[in-house]
Parts: sequence; C-alpha cells; structure tokens
Amino acid sequence: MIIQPIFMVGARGCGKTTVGRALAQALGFQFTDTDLILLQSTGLSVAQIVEQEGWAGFRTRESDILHGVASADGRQVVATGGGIILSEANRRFMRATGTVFYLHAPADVLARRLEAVPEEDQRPSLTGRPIAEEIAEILLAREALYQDAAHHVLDAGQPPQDVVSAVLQRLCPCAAG
Ligand SMILES: Nc1ncnc2c1ncn2[C@@H]1O[C@H](COP(=O)(O)OP(=O)(O)O)[C@@H](O)[C@H]1O
Ligand SMILES: O=C(O)C1=C[C@@H](OP(=O)(O)O)[C@@H](O)[C@H](O)C1
Ligand SMILES: [Mg+2]
Repeated sequence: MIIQPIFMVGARGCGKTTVGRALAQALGFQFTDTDLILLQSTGLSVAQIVEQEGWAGFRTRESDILHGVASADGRQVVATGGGIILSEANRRFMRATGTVFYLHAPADVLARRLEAVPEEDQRPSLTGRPIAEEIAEILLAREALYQDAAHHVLDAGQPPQDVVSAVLQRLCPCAAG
C-alpha cells in the first residue's frame, strides 16, 4: 500500500500545528512543520527572515522546505504555514503527492485565538493592520486558494481532538466509531 503525506492548510490560527501534531501521534506518523524546520535550520524566526529577505524570501524558503520534507517519507503529517497556498506550484504539489486538509474557521474565531497568543516572532503582521481586521482580509483573499489546494475541508472551530477524529474519519470512513 502506498502511504502519502498528509498536508494541513489554512489561515493563521486554524490549528495546523496543534491538530497536525496530535494527528501524527494518533497515526504513529512523523510530525513536520514548515515554519519549525525553517526556525531549526536557520536559527531565525519568521520575523527575522522577513526583515532580512522580505516576504518573497520567506516564501521561497518555505516552498523549498515543503518540497524537501514531502519527498522524504510518506508516513508524515506536514503542518504548513498559512501562506503556502499562495504558490500555485505548492497547491498542485500537495494535491498530487498527498492528502490535503483545509482547516476552516471563521475570521472571528481565528482572531480570538491569535489575539490570545499572537506569537509575533513567528507571525509578523502581513498588512500592518490590527489582528482582527488583518485575518478577515487575508481569509477573504485566500479562501479560494485553500479550497483549491484541499481534498477535504473540515470545521476547525471544534476542539483539536474532534478535528483529529474528523480527519481520521475522512481518511478511513470504514473505521468510524
Ligand atoms: N481547534 C482548536 N480549538 C481551540 N484552540 C485552538 C484550536 N487549534 C488551535 N488552537 C489554538 O490556536 C492557536 C494557534 O494554533 P496553531 O496550531 O499554532 O495554528 P496554526 O498553525 O494554524 O497557525 C494556539 O494558541 C492553539 O492552542
Ligand atoms: O499566513 C501566513 O502568511 C503565515 C502564517 C504563519 O504560519 P501559521 O499559519 O502556522 O501561523 C507563518 O508561516 C508566517 O508568519 C506566514
Ligand atoms: Mg503553525
């Protein structure tokens, strides 16, 4: 049986990292996070990379990481950064080589989570606007791209363990409890 990687996509705060880690544990898969790999390989935060190389530099680096990790081993869950879908090549690559889950949540839910834990070093402002305004604007601009990348769209407003269960159900409906 061919085992493909699982990609988590969605806007900042939808739970790609949190749910991805729990999902990997549930499946006995390796967990990978493109932002974490960047941090570990360069010693630099997203904010520092953007300061040095601009968003274009960061986007090139995260695309390289995506292609590198995903070709390594199928038994893994890959949490991507929220902007990975901006590249059409990335969207096509994830759809073709793995199973892609879009964790969907409304802007007000995402804003509440991001305001509670902003992690500004890993999530520097994309627009210079306040968090709630920014996430609403970003979601609007990217919604079609998340949908385009995804094989499955899940409600990310529920608790993390419920999102994990929903992923497992989509992967193997026959095993549903
Ligand atoms: N399903 C969820 N329900 C409630 N809080 C969540 C959920 N998923 C993530 N969070 C919280 O939201 C914040 C962002 O989560 P994170 O996994 O880093 O999102 P992402 O990687 O998509 O940006 C964290 O503080 C996390 O604890
Ligand atoms: O939405 C974005 O453009 C970004 C999301 C962040 O990841 P999370 O979605 O894991 O917060 C991180 O990759 C970077 O700050 C850019
Ligand atoms: Mg993340």
